[in-house]
Amino acid sequence: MRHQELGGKSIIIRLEIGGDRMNFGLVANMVSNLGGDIIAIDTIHIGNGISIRDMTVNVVDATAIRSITEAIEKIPGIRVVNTSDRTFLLHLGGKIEVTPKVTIQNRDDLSRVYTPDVARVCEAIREDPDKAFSLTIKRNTVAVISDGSAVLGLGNIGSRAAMPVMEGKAMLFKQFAGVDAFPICLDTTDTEEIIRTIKLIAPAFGGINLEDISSPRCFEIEERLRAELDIPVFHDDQHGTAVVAYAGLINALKIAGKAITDVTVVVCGIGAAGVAITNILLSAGVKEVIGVDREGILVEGETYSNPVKTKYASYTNPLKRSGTLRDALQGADVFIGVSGGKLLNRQDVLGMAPNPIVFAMANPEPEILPADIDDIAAVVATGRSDYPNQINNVLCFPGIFRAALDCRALAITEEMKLAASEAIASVITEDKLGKYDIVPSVFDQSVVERLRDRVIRAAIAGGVARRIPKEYR
Ligand SMILES: NC(=O)c1ccc[n+]([C@@H]2O[C@H](COP(=O)([O-])OP(=O)(O)OC[C@H]3O[C@@H](n4cnc5c(N)ncnc54)[C@H](O)[C@@H]3O)[C@@H](O)[C@H]2O)c1
Ligand SMILES: O=C(O)C[C@H](O)C(=O)O
Ligand SMILES: [Mg+2]
Repeated sequence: MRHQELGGKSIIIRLEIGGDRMNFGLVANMVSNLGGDIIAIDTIHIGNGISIRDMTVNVVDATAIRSITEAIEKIPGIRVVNTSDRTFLLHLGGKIEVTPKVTIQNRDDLSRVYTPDVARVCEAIREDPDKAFSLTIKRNTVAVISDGSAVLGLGNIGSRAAMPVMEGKAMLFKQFAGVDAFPICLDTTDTEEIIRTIKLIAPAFGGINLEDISSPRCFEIEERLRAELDIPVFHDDQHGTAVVAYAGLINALKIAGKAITDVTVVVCGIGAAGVAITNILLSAGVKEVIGVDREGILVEGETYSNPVKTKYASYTNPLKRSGTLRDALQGADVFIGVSGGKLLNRQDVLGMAPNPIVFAMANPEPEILPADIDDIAAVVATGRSDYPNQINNVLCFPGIFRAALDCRALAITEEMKLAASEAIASVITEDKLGKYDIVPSVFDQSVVERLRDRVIRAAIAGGVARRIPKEYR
């Protein structure tokens, strides 16, 4: 198994090698014995009896980095100059930048993009505010906004620490769907402050992608902003995740040979993602969804400290089952985890119905590793890019916003989300479908194309499109 698949990382070790040539065979053996894999050696400098070389090594975990560097230093004639983690190198100075579309070559250009001529454009927008869509970045720009309170599965790590994820989302928006996205991390977790701030900055944007805001505040924030703004507001951890999970389930059920109306689904982690996944599955025809959180199975009649869970219990778990996660899984067909790492074990899955489907979607560490249950599950999926079947909201948010921006949608509706799931699932045709191929790769360009098409059609049919793109007129 590749080390990357074990959640490993890649490091570059810069070596100064003196005297005779280094015995690479010896070093490679030693690195391999200590849990590393040399994937490249680059010569940086040779001269004066020494050479400087960068050795790129894949390692299983951080402890391997230490043992490898210590062992190398013990080899006579070799000195470790420094060690750099390639992931950190990639983040130096941030991952995105703003680039002008035209170059200002002379004073004439200057007076057009800036004063005095820009004033005429401002006046035009003052007279007709809708012109902001054609004459400013609003047409193609989405704000990716977090308060840093539920970042991946890392919890409340704060607004500064959340930035790398939001920058990453902005990269994905651009690369996969040509959407310009701007990462914004707010230094508050106060619901009213967040709502007010987003309303105040909304004029610049054609859409708001809320990200990694913890439950239950995320529900009120999204609901209020949807009511008060005339651009789509979409909490990605709720709806992006739900759209992709449902898309994955459509295809996983074909492998397991089960019908959506017959299956019992256990959703673990009744937060932002868990509530939205449940809602989309219920509207898609699932009859029995059992929710499990820290308190165990959520049952109607109980009052939970989090009112979202009390409400959730009132419309799920129709047979009023109670107990632990393992109890919930007895005889269940599908497990969907959007909770935390490593809380499921093989024994739990063995108790499920034949041909179980397991979506362990917590990030960065899934509820269970695919290798632990691959032999007993019909389908296993995670949220990560280093395993097969990546059920991650990245399959949805670029394309759904591409569609919403292109038809200037007032909102992203339930019908648009269902259309998005069907579009994603439809990319996997019968000949492509397999245990390890239930959802398309994020690099499959037809995902965004299909999503755009199906979602624009749903927006037009639902009356939320303010602009009908040429090809739909
Ligand atoms: N794959 C994806 O596309 C995707 C998308 C969104 C979220 N996620 C992941 O799902 C998880 C939840 O995200 P969220 O935005 O819904 O967060 P959230 O904070 O809104 O909800 C998490 C819920 O999980 C529950 N939980 C945590 N540990 C638990 C445990 N040991 N047992 C039972 N319940 C537990 C919490 O009580 C909470 O209700 C995170 O790990 C996140 O990275 C993955
Ligand atoms: O960021 C991701 O990889 C998916 C999701 O938005 C999450 O919060 O885990
Ligand atoms: Mg997220």
